[in-house]
Amino acid sequence: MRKIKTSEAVGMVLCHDVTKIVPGEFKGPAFKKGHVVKEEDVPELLKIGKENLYVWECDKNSLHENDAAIRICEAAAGKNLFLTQPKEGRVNLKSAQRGLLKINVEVLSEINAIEEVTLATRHTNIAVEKEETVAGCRVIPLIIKQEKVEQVEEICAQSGPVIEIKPYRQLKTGIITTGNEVYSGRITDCFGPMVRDKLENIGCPVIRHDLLSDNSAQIATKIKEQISQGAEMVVVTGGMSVDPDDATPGGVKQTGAQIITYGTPLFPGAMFLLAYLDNVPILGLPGCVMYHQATVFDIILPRIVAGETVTRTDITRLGHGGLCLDCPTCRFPHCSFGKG
Ligand SMILES: Nc1nc2c(c(=O)[nH]1)N[C@H]1C(S)=C(S)[C@@H](COP(=O)(O)OP(=O)(O)OC[C@H]3O[C@@H](n4cnc5c(N)ncnc54)[C@H](O)[C@@H]3O)O[C@H]1N2
Ligand code: MOO
Repeated sequence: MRKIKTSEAVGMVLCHDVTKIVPGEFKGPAFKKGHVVKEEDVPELLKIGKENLYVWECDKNSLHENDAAIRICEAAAGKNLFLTQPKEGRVNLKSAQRGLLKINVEVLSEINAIEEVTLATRHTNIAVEKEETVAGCRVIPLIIKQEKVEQVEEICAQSGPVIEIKPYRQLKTGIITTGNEVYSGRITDCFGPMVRDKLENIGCPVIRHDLLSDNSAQIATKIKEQISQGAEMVVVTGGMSVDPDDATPGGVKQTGAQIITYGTPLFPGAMFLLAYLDNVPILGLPGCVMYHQATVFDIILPRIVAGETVTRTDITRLGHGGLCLDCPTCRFPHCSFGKG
């Protein structure tokens, strides 16, 4: 900290608030600690009676908190993000388009292990809309050693993007609704329209929607038929649990698809099945997906549509945070459900 003439302070950083008082009108900081003095501030400061100021010695080895936060965000950000203007030393990263938020959690911890650096994000693998805030960064002191920011930049240069948004693909999708009660017309299909809405909302056109009875062989044939007709993803609804009429898992198996999982540590969604047939994802959706607002489908679908190949390990990790509390007013995605 050093004393400097106000007339010579342009570009310098204030290390205290400068208070202005106009009787009956205003009392408060006209300039805040950390403010970088601009040419036009000089007459204003002189009017408040400040001919001298205390400023930080900002040498070539130091950075102002605003510049540090900008550089850290720029280093950590991958595709489809933009930075906000610094506010009280904090810079946010926002999504430039909707998609799947990916965070390299290990590298994020490495960055936060550097003292005086803080970078906070939302959970990895969540679906975000355009212009949502996904991360925030600030350094702790007003002036930080440049080498700390360079350390962050080095880590990011080696690791690749720490934060990015993977855009969604427009996967042509086939829906197969199973259930004797629906096929026979005994009840109206509620599952198909609900799945169609979610698919269309994420940008996947539904190219086929077939109704079938609970018959594994027919389900297998229909899945293969939809794929041969151009389906890049197949979603089969119902018949996923333990009743004698539950034929969907057997039907998917009969196609010869590789079963990634039948059973997922997410409630609602435990009876979910995921398989791949020649890279085409096949999703078996249990009845709960039709009933609850947020389920396994909302967790897995964005990942598949963003081009991820979901593995058994991805599935088993979902247990942590996999329990939905079924709140009277659902706040998903702003809750812990599916953030494993
Ligand atoms: N003893 C056990 N019972 C259940 C288990 C279990 O492990 N042991 N699992 C439960 C879980 S978890 C789920 S989820 C449900 C439902 O699973 P399913 O996928 O087998 O559902 P369905 O039997 O096909 O149907 C249940 C219910 O939903 C109605 N439904 C189904 N599809 C449609 C449709 N397209 N439109 C309208 N309504 C539909 C159906 O008529 C039934 O009422 O199983 C638990 N039970
Ligand atoms: O697949 Mo079921 O949720 O757990 O209702």
